[in-house]
Amino acid sequence: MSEFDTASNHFIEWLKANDATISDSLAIKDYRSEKAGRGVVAIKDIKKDEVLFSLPRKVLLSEETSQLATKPGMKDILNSQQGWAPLILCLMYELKSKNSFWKPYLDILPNAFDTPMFWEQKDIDELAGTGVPDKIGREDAENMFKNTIQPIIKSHPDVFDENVHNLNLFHICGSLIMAYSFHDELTPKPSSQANADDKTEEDEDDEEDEEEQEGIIAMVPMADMLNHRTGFNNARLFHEPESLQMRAIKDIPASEQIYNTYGDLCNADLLRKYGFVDVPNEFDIVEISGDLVCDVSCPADVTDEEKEAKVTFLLEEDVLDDYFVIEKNGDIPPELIASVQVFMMSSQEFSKAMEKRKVPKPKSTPSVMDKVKLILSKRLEQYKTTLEDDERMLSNADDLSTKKYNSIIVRAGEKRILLETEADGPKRKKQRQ
Ligand SMILES: C[S@@+](CC[C@H](N)C(=O)[O-])C[C@H]1O[C@@H](n2cnc3c(N)ncnc32)[C@H](O)[C@@H]1O
Repeated sequence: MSEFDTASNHFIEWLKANDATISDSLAIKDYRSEKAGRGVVAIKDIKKDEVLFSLPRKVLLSEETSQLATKPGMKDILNSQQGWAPLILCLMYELKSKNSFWKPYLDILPNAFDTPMFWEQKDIDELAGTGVPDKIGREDAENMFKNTIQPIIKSHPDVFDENVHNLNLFHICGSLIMAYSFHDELTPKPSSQANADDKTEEDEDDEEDEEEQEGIIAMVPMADMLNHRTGFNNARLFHEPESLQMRAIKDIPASEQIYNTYGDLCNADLLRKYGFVDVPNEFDIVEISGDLVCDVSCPADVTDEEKEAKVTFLLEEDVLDDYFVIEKNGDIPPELIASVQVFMMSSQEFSKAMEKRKVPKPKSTPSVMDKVKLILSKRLEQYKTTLEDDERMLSNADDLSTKKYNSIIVRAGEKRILLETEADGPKRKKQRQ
């Protein structure tokens, strides 16, 4: 048996020894030939609603279960941290602990990743024009290490070794949390109450931005062995009071791969968070920056003050955004149209709108739609290649590195949306009532 299969078997034995139940209708399978690592396959026909596996919470790795929390002073430190910081610290600790309870699980996790976070600049440049380069966040991550994680590590030499628990290990743990962790709604977050009084307005704003506030982030062994394929989701994790259960949401014939969903993600997000892309991907989108909308729509002779006033007005009225999103159906968001209308206003028209504090109803007049078309064509110019260039390269996909192939798929997907929207004439999306 290969080392790979031995490690998988050892992991399954560990789960069963710790009260997890795993259906004999599935198995872990080697999908490395498809560049997808391990995955889970049905080895017998599975019926919709069948429980595929059930996990007691003690096998989850989190700030609640990690041995790190039992070390002197550590519980308070973990409770005082927000976001990913507690789980990063726990994962860094457990990965380097020789007798970690989770060793059979940690042994099958990757320590190298295909996400752009680890790419060289020349490869990231292939993604120019897509939303990915601005969202990689390497600098923010390294600031988090420098300002939050490293000081804790340095001040606890009894628990951490700063040469071992270093930036490289931090990046590995960050990537694992990004691609493997789950949000367990039913485990209360211990810090939320403790810190309620210390919250700044900024913290509260951040929390409002995050969708999921209840519960904690945890590594969930086995649930995270399932791969994702857009449109092929056939299983889902259910958070029950006593356990976490993966259940089939469809009948799954023997030999079919069992897929969880990582969300309705466009290829840019799949690549950034998980290091792969899906073809086709019905959730592809293209983002149009608010700055571009402003630059294209404002009259040439507008003063900087008036431009600034229009931006502030639109932001205060919740119309302008950092990015507007165009989905595959090519609908133009009504907020984008209203923003164009305000940017196009004369000084007098804008003064009136300000006085009434009223954003105009989005109207797709010919002059507004001309501006929208111009915005789309300027957006297309942000890519270094044309769609024809991309398609030519993709026709020789075997000669391409995975990074290059994934980059072309992301940018070509965005360009197709822009070109089809332009060609069909931008359609206005119906405003939600
Ligand atoms: C939650 S893990 C799934 C288990 C993983 N395959 C493993 O071997 O550990 C998520 C990672 O699996 C891989 N993955 C998931 N779905 C994939 C797909 N359709 N194609 C390629 N890789 C995939 C990516 O590397 C992703 O970051």
